Amino acid sequence: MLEKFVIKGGKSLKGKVRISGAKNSALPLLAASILSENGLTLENVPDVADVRTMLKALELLGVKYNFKKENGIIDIDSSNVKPCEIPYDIIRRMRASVLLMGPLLARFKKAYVYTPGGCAIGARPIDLHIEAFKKLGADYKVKEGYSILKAKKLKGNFIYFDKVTVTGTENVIMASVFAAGETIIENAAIEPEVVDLCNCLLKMGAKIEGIGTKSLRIKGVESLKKINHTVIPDRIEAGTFVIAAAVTKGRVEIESVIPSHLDTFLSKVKDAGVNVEVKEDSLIVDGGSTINPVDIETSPYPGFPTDLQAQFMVLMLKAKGVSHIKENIFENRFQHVQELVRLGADIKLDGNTAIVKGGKPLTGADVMATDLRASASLVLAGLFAKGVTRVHRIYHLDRGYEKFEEKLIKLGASIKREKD
Ligand SMILES: CC(=O)N[C@H]1[C@@H](OP(=O)(O)OP(=O)(O)OC[C@H]2O[C@@H](n3ccc(=O)[nH]c3=O)[C@H](O)[C@@H]2O)O[C@H](CO)[C@@H](O)[C@@H]1O
Ligand SMILES: C=C(OP(=O)(O)O)C(=O)O
Repeated sequence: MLEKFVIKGGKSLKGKVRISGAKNSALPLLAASILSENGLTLENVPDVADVRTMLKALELLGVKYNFKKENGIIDIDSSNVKPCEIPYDIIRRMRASVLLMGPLLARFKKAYVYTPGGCAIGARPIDLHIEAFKKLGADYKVKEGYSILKAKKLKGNFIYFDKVTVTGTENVIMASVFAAGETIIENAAIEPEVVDLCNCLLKMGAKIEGIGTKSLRIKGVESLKKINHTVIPDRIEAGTFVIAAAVTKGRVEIESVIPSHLDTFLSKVKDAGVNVEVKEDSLIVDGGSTINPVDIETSPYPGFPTDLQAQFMVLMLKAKGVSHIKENIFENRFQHVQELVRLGADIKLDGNTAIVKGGKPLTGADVMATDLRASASLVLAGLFAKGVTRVHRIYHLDRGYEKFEEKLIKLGASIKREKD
């Protein structure tokens, strides 16, 4: 059933909001649960559609689980896992299901995962994952749409990623935990979610050195054990609420965050003139001041995250002047632009740069969510647009934001979920 958000703009957000566990951490961690013969217990798992899709994929593989949604605890039993096909219907809902390739290859020396295509934000190839799996000893072919990986034995090797790839790094780390000898990954991604995965694997008994650096060394072990691990807070959800407070001239305390994960983003938000007080594990955003134009360009961590580009653009719509927003990770991650223009925004595209003339008043309209973060940006714009904004196709947003409208309503927003 399709649903939409109906937002009445103009309410200033006030109060406290608690950030959920990171979707982009929970997904690789759930995939990693099949590396241990007994499973894994995860805490602070967000109840979002992508997590439910990953659980469906795990169920197909024979995993049994108990998800206590009230406190985000998932207890996973992977003792009866069999390597079966991960079909198109799972992959089309969620690209991150490619993260099952690494663990399946590691534990069973074979993986059958439907080949992912591109998506709304870009082509999204997995050639770097495949090349690395081959270096570890896997054969690869595509048959009837499935990517089939098989190995007699996996052996550590030197892997250099030409481009920083987050899921590629995660997949190869997981593939190599049992590989004989040592695997070296150079130019590894250092996103906090990659670090979270490594920390969990370490507790499970994996041998990984260089965690948090671009150079990882993994020594193969015999097996991994079941442990408890708490998923890190979602830095992208936190950043989204920072912008929500700023654009509504509100005052919001954003709790349960790791502020250092947001350093680059927060420095740009502060350059824009937003008052942010950084505490040990919370942020207090006071959005009363005038917004200045600030240029950003996205890049791998610790650069400005592509997953906050669309939301930052909405902040720039409030700025007095022109800002340039350059997207370097995905070739098509500007689909929110035309929708924001419908609300009255003045944004022009020049290749992979959006030129945003801030300060134009926005007026509510019907707009369509095209991908996860684009959806969040449209909600943010609706919060201060004059009149009513209806954001259609919010299933995109439900992939990655837990109880988004409930959290906004608690802060005083006027937002309702309705049948479309
Ligand atoms: C580096 C980066 O910011 N990655 C983002 C990317 O991760 P995700 O893991 O989805 O994408 P990658 O990090 O793998 O992709 C980074 C870049 O490398 C290219 N590529 C990737 C793999 C491959 O085999 N071949 C190849 O050419 C991609 O097309 C892209 O231009 O999207 C996620 C969801 O929006 C974000 O959370 C991540 O922060
Ligand atoms: C686009 C995202 O997710 P995915 O890589 O699963 O498409 C995201 O988290 O912003």
